[in-house]
Amino acid sequence: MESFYTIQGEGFHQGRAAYFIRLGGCDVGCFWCDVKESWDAGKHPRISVEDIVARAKEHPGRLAVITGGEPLLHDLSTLTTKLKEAGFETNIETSGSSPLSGSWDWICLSPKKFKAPVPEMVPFANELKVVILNKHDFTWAETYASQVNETCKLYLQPEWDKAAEMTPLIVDYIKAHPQWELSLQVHKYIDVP
Ligand SMILES: C[S@@+](CC[C@H](N)C(=O)[O-])C[C@H]1O[C@@H](n2cnc3c(N)ncnc32)[C@H](O)[C@@H]1O
Ligand SMILES: Nc1nc2[nH]cc(C(=O)O)c2c(=O)[nH]1
Ligand code: SF4
Ligand SMILES: [Mg+2]
Repeated sequence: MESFYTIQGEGFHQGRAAYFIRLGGCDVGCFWCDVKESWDAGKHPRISVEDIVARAKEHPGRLAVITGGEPLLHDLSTLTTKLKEAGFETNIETSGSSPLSGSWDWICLSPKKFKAPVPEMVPFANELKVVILNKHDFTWAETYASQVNETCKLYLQPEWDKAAEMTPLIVDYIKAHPQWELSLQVHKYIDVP
């Protein structure tokens, strides 16, 4: 769909320069999704892996973040292999709702109630990042926290339009459950892509 060089605004790698590769297509349908224009893959141009990697190499950073849409609707083996050959660290942002493919340095799993993760991929998550829209989402977050690897980092991220209401509840929750950390969508506060 698009690619852009910016800073990672969320989660463990927040603050790092990163080349984002946003792939078209999503079959999850979160009603609060902040990139609904990504859902229909047919509305976006097809670009070869070689061209994606060549464009990424125009920038000095060597962290690539594959996102979407739901990137795991695509077989990501070739893309990640070529990015690694070019010296990139490969990170993915995924709902985990389709089978895992690709070669990853970091997997950020953000499970969605609308299409739950495939159970086989959950233990591979390096980071669990749950969007909090309402109080029940804390229960949803704990359901996945109990399934990830013990080294997996745990983040709660307020849904953007509900952030004023939910962030204080998240802060209280983290104070009571300190295994969790806060993830804010910093790029939106500083108005970068
Ligand atoms: C647009 S999604 C694309 C990757 C993948 N489909 C997923 O959901 O993880 C990228 C990240 O943004 C988060 N996100 C999407 N809409 C959001 C919103 N309105 N508020 C907060 N986070 C949001 C997702 O949970 C995910 O962690
Ligand atoms: N700066 C910035 N950081 C991000 N982290 C995850 C994003 C995503 O949409 O996957 C994202 C994004 O869209 N922009
Ligand atoms: S899974 Fe990700 S891209 Fe798909 S609708 Fe949900 S937040 Fe948006
Ligand atoms: Mg985003």
